[in-house]
Amino acid sequence: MKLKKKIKIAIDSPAAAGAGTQAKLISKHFNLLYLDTGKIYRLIANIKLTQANRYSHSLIKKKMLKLTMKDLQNKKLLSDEVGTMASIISKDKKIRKLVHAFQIKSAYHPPKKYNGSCLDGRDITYKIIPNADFKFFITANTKTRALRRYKELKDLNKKISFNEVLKSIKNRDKSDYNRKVSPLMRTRDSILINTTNLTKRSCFLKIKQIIDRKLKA
Ligand SMILES: Nc1ncnc2c1ncn2[C@@H]1O[C@H](COP(=O)(O)OP(=O)(O)OP(=O)(O)O)[C@@H](O)[C@H]1O
Ligand SMILES: Nc1ccn([C@H]2C[C@H](O)[C@@H](COP(=O)(O)O)O2)c(=O)n1
Repeated sequence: MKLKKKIKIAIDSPAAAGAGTQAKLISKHFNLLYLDTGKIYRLIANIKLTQANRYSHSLIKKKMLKLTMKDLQNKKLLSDEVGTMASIISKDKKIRKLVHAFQIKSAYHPPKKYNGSCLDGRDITYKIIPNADFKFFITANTKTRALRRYKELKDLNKKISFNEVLKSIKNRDKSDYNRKVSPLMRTRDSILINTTNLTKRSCFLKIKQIIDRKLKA
């Protein structure tokens, strides 16, 4: 499918709300480059956790200059420990500046074969792609998100209890919503999608319908 013009989709969401699932489905359907920006912060968090002595802004700067999409596919980045550390290091203004260029390049200059780009994260709708053609704020209630993340971690054979996951999700919400630098928020122009009582498929159809309508208008 080829679109008349290239499009940019921006999605913000709290942890485990299903944003990545929807971003992947939408990107596949409309042939968009997909970037899970949380994975960049997770990659940096993993460096902090595994190479604490070497961790510095200059090391991260070097890593960001060489960053590829493949680097973000590392399964180690999926753990709760890495997610929690990502939430901590992402409060650092300097770190946010270092990850900016890769996100801008993906959003505004995706490879020619794509019809555009779709990015998800915490500050995408107002900081990274303020002029996005479509903006969504995807959420779900805390317990539902914790249960989904718990099941996901169990499938990855991680040793963690539901209560630990719930606590971690609550802490991450607190940290992501309340930080001073680029906090998670729903912008006035973002369409709210609450996935709590919706299947993955029905969420996808809802978002697709919104995009189709505007593209046809
Ligand atoms: N509508 C849904 N119904 C049931 N399960 C869902 C739904 N959407 C997503 N999930 C599941 O919930 C888990 C979290 O989803 P996903 O990774 O898409 O969230 P996310 O918002 O991208 O999380 P994060 O930002 O923390 O990476 C996954 O295991 C996914 O399969
Ligand atoms: N645009 C973004 C994306 C992510 N973060 C931080 C805050 C999150 O808690 C953490 C992990 O993200 P996830 O993989 O759960 O989407 O990374 C951010 O500050 N800005």
